[in-house]
Amino acid sequence: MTVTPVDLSVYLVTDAAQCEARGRSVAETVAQAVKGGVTAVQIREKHTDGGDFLRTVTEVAAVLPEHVALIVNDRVDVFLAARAAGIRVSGVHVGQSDLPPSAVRDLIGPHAVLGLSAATPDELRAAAQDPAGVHHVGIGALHATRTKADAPPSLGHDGFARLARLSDLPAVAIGGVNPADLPRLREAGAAGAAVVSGICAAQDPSAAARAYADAWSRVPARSREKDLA
Ligand SMILES: Cc1ncc(COP(=O)(O)OP(=O)(O)O)c(N)n1
Ligand SMILES: Cc1nc(C(=O)O)sc1CCOP(=O)(O)O
Ligand SMILES: [Mg+2]
Repeated sequence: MTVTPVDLSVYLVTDAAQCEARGRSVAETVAQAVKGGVTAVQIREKHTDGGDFLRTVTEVAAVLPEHVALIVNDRVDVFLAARAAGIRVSGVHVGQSDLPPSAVRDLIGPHAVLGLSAATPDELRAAAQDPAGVHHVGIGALHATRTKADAPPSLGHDGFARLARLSDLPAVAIGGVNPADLPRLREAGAAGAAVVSGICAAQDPSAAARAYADAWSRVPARSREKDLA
């Protein structure tokens, strides 16, 4: 697999309802968050039809600088439609109940980013050994979250660190992640933190993103983190 390196350190996962509750579109929220230091964006639309999902991806792509990865949650069809329309999309994130990584890889091709959720040692092992070439794993839930009703049980920092140590792939933490969590996550070897409400529901997404980016940069990169990036 030859995937362009992706900076997952401050990884914004969008939620349209949270953005709209603050009077902003997803694209407006992303544009502000990128100014604050978001390094990767995942568009996650659990209750939107394909056309609206594609529209949101298109609007977000238009405001994203080249160096910020744009990842589509779940919907390989939306990723493919966006790419076919000439929109710069980087890849897809799927979970254990979505299309299997091998099917996704066959569809998205060798150069696209493929993220996979993994919350147990078995899932991490399978992800690393999958011939589909999983690029990174999302490990959660770090803390309880109100954003995803069916999130896995909370791991806490010790649980996350134990799983991150077992992972041969770059691992991002997700679920109730606050800026104060980032130094400890980075020390545990995380490649980054995935955040929904901490940025989408913030009054000022740029300031919120900056708080995550500053907290991340307070701790130097571990050598293993660099190896995995
Ligand atoms: C970075 C990252 N990690 C985990 C998830 C969760 O994915 P999944 O388990 O498929 O759940 P949904 O997001 O589809 O509800 C994620 N989206 N991103
Ligand atoms: C999309 C998602 N996946 C999770 C997992 O644990 O796999 S938790 C989650 C939602 C995270 O939202 P917030 O940052 O608002 O807590
Ligand atoms: Mg999913």
